[in-house]
Amino acid sequence: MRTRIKICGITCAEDARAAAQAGCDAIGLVFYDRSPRAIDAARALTVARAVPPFVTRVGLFMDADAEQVRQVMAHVPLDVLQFHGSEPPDYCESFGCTYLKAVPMAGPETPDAFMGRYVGAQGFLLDSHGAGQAGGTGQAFDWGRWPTGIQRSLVLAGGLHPDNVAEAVRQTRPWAVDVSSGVESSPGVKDARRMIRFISEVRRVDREQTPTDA
Ligand SMILES: O=C(O)c1ccccc1N[C@@H]1O[C@H](COP(=O)(O)O)[C@@H](O)[C@H]1O
Repeated sequence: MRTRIKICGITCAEDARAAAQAGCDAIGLVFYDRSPRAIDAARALTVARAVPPFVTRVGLFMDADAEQVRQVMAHVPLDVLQFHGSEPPDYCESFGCTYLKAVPMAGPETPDAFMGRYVGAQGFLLDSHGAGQAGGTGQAFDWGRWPTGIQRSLVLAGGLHPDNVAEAVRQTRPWAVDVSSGVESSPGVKDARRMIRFISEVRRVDREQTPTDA
């Protein structure tokens, strides 16, 4: 299987083009004021327009007012919404847009109980944060806690970088991986060489797992 790759926290058109050139499947735009990767709608529009066709644009929100989400959606062409806070299912579903829900792996609920509440989510992003805490911290969770036997698309996030992503994918076999700080030179600034190395590590594991013709 080809593991999908999202590079989150893109803050400028140049980094968006570099991420696409490196071969990512999706980029993330962070609409959360307290993040060092926060972006406003005007800048996000410039970034979104720099993304070539067939690369998905994900808008990340954390406990935002519904009105803020609607305003961003009206200005910026987003393909998917990602909710990283304590947003309830009816809120997530109210925008009529495909969405991912972040699962707090340091939260009180088991991942499968948590996911059971979001029937409308297209997928779940498992990150190392606690309930109500932000992501993008560079912290990994114990991949041994990865849920198995779940018929939903799961995205592995949290503390991934070019030197650990191969092992992470081998252990968990996620639908996709998501990285932010692990491919940066400083908070909010992506490093093209790290993005290339991250993606080539994922592809290396994909090839190991692809059966060859006899
Ligand atoms: O990236 C951020 O600044 C951020 C802020 C608030 C909520 C989520 C955020 N990012 C998400 O967290 C994961 C993990 O980040 P990292 O790779 O450990 O730095 C990232 O993939 C984003 O989806």
